[in-house]
Amino acid sequence: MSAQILDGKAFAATIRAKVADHVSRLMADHDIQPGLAVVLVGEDPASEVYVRNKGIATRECGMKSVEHKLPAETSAEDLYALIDSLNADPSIHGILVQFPVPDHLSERDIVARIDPAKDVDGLSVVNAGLLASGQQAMASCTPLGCLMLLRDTLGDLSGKDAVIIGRSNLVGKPMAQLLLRDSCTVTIAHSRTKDLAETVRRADIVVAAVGRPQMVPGDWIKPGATVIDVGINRIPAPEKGEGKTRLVGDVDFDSAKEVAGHITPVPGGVGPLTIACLLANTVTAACRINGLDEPEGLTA
Ligand SMILES: Nc1nc(=O)c2c([nH]1)NC[C@@H]1CN(c3ccc(C(=O)N[C@@H](CCC(=O)O)C(=O)O)cc3)C=[N+]21
Ligand SMILES: [Mg+2]
Repeated sequence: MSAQILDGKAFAATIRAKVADHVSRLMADHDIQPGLAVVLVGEDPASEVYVRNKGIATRECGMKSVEHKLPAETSAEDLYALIDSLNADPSIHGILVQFPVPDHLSERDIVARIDPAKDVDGLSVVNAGLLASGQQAMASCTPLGCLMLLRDTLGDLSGKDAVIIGRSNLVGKPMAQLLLRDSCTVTIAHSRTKDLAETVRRADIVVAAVGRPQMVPGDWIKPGATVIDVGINRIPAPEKGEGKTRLVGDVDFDSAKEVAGHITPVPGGVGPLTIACLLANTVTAACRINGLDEPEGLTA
């Protein structure tokens, strides 16, 4: 038996189509064009690719896209001044500062500077707290995309055993909160979990978000389980030629797909959903900031 491969690229396109639809209605009915600002500090080639792709996707949905590229030696004061001006700019509804930032800057302090209403990464303590207490929050893009895909694939998630591997603020913790909201029985496993293999074997839903290439082998997967691979790891691929690399997830795809019921590939799985949900969160922010109804189908 071989798993059904979940096509994140195709599902992301359906989310982006909904986003574009909401954007055109916001423009026609309220003269509001949602705007997303992405801030990049320093010159990391991988980050520059993401930022460019985000800009293209944002414009394709009819939204305003602004990119700020700052030199690596930018001071905290100068970065905060930019964030303050974006917070105050009525044409901007979402602000994302691309991580990682250079060592002399604090990611925690940067996130704290962003208006929680415009925190489309859902990283602020305000949004984390709202999510954890079951209130209307901005949920991190990757977990939101995973939740939408899980609902689309499995329907009602109620009562399912979900095991999340990884406890990051960006993915593991908000993923747990979202699945709990949908009445899953949630376990967050991590590097100190005593018997990770046995823990994962209980799961109807596995979300792997640790950032360690291919660490989850197929024999940890319960037959028929749904496997969501959040990892995006670049590893050497000498078979493609000297110095070449390829992308792999945190799951050993080849062995896991023989056991799982459904599985996301890398690339083409969770990555495209993350970008689509960033756009969804920006539309949601634009609606909330302007006191309008939530966009249907784009929130948790
Ligand atoms: N504040 C902040 N928020 C983020 O959400 C954030 C960030 N910083 N820093 C960097 C990481 C990385 N990230 C990705 C999103 C989409 C793909 C994606 O679409 N990947 C494609 C493959 C792209 C390729 O081929 O390289 C895929 O998985 O199919 C990858 C990586 C968001 N991040
Ligand atoms: Mg991702």
